[in-house]
Amino acid sequence: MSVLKRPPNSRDKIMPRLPPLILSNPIMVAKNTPCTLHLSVLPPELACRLFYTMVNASRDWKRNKWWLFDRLVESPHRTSFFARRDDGLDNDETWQEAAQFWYNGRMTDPPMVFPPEMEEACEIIERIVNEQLKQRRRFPLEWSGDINKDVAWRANVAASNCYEGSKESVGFHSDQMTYLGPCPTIASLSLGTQRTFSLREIIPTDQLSIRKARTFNIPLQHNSLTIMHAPCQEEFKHAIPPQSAIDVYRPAFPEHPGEEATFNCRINITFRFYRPDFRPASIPRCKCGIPTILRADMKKRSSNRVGRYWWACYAGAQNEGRGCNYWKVLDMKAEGRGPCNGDSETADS
Ligand SMILES: O=C(O)CCC(=O)C(=O)O
Ligand SMILES: [Fe+2]
Repeated sequence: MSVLKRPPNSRDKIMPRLPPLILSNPIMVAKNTPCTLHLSVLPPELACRLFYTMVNASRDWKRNKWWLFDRLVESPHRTSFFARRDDGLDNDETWQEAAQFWYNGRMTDPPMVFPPEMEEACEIIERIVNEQLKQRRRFPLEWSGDINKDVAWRANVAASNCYEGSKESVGFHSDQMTYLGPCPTIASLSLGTQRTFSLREIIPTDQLSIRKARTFNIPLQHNSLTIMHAPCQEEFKHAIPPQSAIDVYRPAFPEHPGEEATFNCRINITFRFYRPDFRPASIPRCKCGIPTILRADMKKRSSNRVGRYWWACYAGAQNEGRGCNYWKVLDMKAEGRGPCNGDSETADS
């Protein structure tokens, strides 16, 4: 009697992961990922000055906390949120809600204003980002309207992270798009000790049998800028993994004359553009009565473009893991959002 074999299901066909690949220079990064890497972006003295400002401020930064099922978890690094007042969203309440949601909905102090060194750095970084955007393919749901018509992207908020020693980290995630909208551009500045930035593509379900996922590891030097271009948040997850060891960082410009200090921490500043058409007042609320979060469907992106983004209840992260399972597809037109790059196109995006 012949033994009937179980027909293979899609799980059986999942291809094994490829070994990780180190992307050691900007050319390799651009070739393999939707990111660009820019080395030595700030004048060296400004990079050191900004590093000191942020290291000193980071003593007051908090670890992010959220509920994961029935467990309260804490981020293995400290974080903070900054608003660039007078450029972007309208009032203090708006900023407060935006900051609160950076901390998974927990009440926070009002966001800090960009310190002068961050403002100086931000102006340089905005120029680099806009130069890049001019050379890149733009996506239909990217925001197209701006007060200043020559500028496609501006940073009106920044989130900063401090990783002390080799073990502090952030796990694989994609950034929430609640206030950034679809296809965001995020500019991430690295200061201090070198750490590895890992990127891993999420293979769409219908391609699992033909394509393998690979993790790309990008060493991030002091004073380098990684731009996560569209559609990085839709197609890749990123992380700063713990390491067994790190090299100490010795700034070229001492904070105090005659002092030769060394540091074992990395400061990261992610400059972000909170879109005017995704302002807090426009974010749908779930049955729990709190703002939902915008997520992308990373698994079904190639086959079915309808329902690619959805609003989801986020109460579970704050409310001892209890949410209402609210779920609603993002409908840019019905929700009155835009203008977007693809508004004149008739095809669904
Ligand atoms: O530290 C980094 O480079 C990444 C930080 C990050 O992913 C985030 O803040 O969302
Ligand atoms: Fe992130």
